[in-house]
Amino acid sequence: MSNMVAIVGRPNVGKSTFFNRLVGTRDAIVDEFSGVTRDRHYGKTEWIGKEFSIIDTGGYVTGSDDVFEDEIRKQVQLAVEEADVIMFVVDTMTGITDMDNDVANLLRKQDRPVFVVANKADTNERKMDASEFYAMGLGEPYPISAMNGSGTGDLLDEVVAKFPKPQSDPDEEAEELPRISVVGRPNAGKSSFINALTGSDRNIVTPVSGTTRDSIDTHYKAYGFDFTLVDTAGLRKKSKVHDDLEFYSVMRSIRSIESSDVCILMIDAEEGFHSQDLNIFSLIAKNNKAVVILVNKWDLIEKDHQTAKKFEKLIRSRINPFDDVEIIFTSVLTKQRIHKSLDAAIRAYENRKRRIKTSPLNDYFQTVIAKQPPPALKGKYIKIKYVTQLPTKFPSFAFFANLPQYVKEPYKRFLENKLRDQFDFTGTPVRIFMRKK
Ligand SMILES: Nc1nc2c(ncn2[C@@H]2O[C@H](COP(=O)(O)OP(=O)(O)OP(=O)(O)O)[C@@H](O)[C@H]2O)c(=O)[nH]1
Ligand SMILES: Nc1nc2c(ncn2[C@@H]2O[C@H](COP(=O)(O)OP(=O)(O)OP(=O)(O)O)[C@@H](O)[C@H]2O)c(=O)[nH]1
Repeated sequence: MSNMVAIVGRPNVGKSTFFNRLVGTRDAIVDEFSGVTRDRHYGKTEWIGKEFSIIDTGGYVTGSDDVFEDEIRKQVQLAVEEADVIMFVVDTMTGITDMDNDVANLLRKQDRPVFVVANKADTNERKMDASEFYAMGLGEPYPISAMNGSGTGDLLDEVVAKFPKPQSDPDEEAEELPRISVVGRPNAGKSSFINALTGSDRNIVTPVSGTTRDSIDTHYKAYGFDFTLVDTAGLRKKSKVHDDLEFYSVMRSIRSIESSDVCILMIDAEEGFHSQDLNIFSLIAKNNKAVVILVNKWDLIEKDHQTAKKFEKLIRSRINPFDDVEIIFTSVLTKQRIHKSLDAAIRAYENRKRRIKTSPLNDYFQTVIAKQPPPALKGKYIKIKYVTQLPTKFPSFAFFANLPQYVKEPYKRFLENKLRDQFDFTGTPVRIFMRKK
């Protein structure tokens, strides 16, 4: 169950400063994970024990001034469709502008909770000025300073109170079926793939009303597998808003990714591997979800015996360092390798749940580390004493050492690779932590 908060507002009001304040500390921790790059517009944070995602819609607007307003309007609409709570940032230094009013008009026409965040209220005087924004008809403004952080705590208290209550279904949880989502850029073949899996109604076991707003999760038996398909309503329904925006796919994908255990990432073979495919892949990795890559529409590609190999190599070089992932060439049209795709997804799911006992883990790493110990730093020898798997939902391992802060990224990656050599973690992110002992 994920909660999503979208930050909207016209340019220069301080959205990205605010975003950074909200995710800053948490992201610093995330950055320490191997191979995870920081995303400027998407982050996770928590407040009084409630975790949520934050999307800064601002960064996605590009282009000349005349397309600006139109773009912002689109983004506000999408934010409204996808997010649980909207934070509408305005600027107490400038007061209400026409563009603020435009955004306010859009926000008044819908029923998602909206918080008016009156930013740059660094001084008492500007805090008073914030009340001006009451006139927009979206409730009491919250004066804050994204720069120094004042006012953000009170705001977040109210924001997290608006999250929908999780509707957990104990039976469903007890069954622990793999939760699969199908993600990818527009037109990659996601709906066709889902239809191929679920086309005939007799495959449906029970429709379970979703844990996330709008999502219908359905329990299927298909191709000999038993799984829950996470279908965020948006996946089927075409939005009124054009889907040429990167932001659109990102919002859609985040919802699906966060509510699943394993993601089937579909690539259009004719289009090649785009930067946007990589973005979606990174979102999956960042959320520590398992993944299988399908290169779809393979029927349309003119090929020889090298074509698939070359394609695969290219993808692996792009998704590096997390490249221990199955890549399958499919044609949904001719139903080629659909069974294999599901099979790989279930395997990735199992690998994500894999637990390695402490003793085989240490037996193995004793030898590995003795052969290639971490390089000494500033004349100090680093001694790794033991390793244990942490009780997280995805594989993470703590290595205990005398000087954990001296173990650098390349050595952590070496440990991860060794882990993957010995145990099967294909398709799942693995995190390595160094701890003091
Ligand atoms: N005084 C003051 N300035 C702020 C505050 N928050 C942001 N700013 C400044 O306002 C300017 C715009 O901030 P950004 O965070 O880039 O604004 P944005 O809304 O993300 O802008 P776009 O990316 O263009 O949409 C920067 O110069 C910030 O330093 C604040 O709380 N107080
Ligand atoms: N030749 C060929 N065409 C395919 C294949 N898979 C899907 N298509 C076609 O590609 C087009 C897009 O397929 P969709 O399933 O709608 O793609 P989608 O990813 O759900 O698209 P959005 O709803 O825009 O996100 C349709 O015309 C499909 O018939 C395939 O394996 N081979």
